[in-house]
Amino acid sequence: MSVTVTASSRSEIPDVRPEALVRMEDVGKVYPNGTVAVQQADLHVGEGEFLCFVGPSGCGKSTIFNMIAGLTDPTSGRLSVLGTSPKEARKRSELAFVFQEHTLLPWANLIDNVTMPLTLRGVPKKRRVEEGERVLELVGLKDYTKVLPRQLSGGMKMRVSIARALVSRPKLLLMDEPYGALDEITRQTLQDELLRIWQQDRAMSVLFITHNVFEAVYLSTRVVVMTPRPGKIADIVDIDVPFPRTDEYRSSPEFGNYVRQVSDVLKH
Ligand SMILES: Nc1ncnc2c1ncn2[C@@H]1O[C@H](COP(=O)(O)OP(=O)(O)OP(=O)(O)O)[C@@H](O)[C@H]1O
Repeated sequence: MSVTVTASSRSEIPDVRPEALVRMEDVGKVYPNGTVAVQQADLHVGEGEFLCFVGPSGCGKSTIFNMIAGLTDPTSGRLSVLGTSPKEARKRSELAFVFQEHTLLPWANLIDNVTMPLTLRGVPKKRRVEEGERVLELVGLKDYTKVLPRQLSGGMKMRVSIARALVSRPKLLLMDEPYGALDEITRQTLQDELLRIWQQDRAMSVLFITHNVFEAVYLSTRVVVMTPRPGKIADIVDIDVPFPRTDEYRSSPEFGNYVRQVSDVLKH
């Protein structure tokens, strides 16, 4: 694969359409050790979308997220995020990340944990407390402001991580297998909570990695299906089902058809 891309062409895209939050054109990533992690990825993400990424282990899902988050550079192609380079978008705090590991500060109570991004930006305390209470209420933890992370269950810790990501009011939320370690009931509850928050005004687009096809079909407006390494986008499946989604949808023939459609792409 040709990877002759200059540093400047990597991050600067003059003809960005304002409505495209992520614009990825022919993007590739070869790590310094020669591993070809991503090849020829084309993807446009619009406002208010919910995209799930599925694919076998090692197919480059996290690499795509890390490139969008400006944590690693593409080695070919063009990528813009929120109309600018990924690194610049990250600096503007319009992009937030949630990982499977909660990475909460063990010595800080919940309000201090969720407002840490604001503290680092020098936001005054009164405003921080207001914003912290807002996001803890959003995730159903408004009575837990003074509690320490060790007093919480796994599902509650994940809620706190989501609250911390929301505190900056991001336009783009990247979630890398956030619910992978949770039991099925907690997982479904958190799926519904996330959809409820996202649906409130759909001012934020969510990109969500999962190994679970059922989860992808339940949450998404579109499912991005990736092939094994070198990772390519094999297909993007539109999930043409209105929100809010319910348990009825989970047990409907329509849901089963979408699961089959995504699974078929994964198998080929
Ligand atoms: N920093 C790195 N240096 C070299 N190779 C890497 C690096 N990071 C990832 N890789 C390799 O790139 C490929 C894609 O990895 P990536 O983590 O993006 O896949 P993934 O689809 O997210 O996998 P998983 O579902 O297991 O998390 C893998 O072969 C991985 O070993």
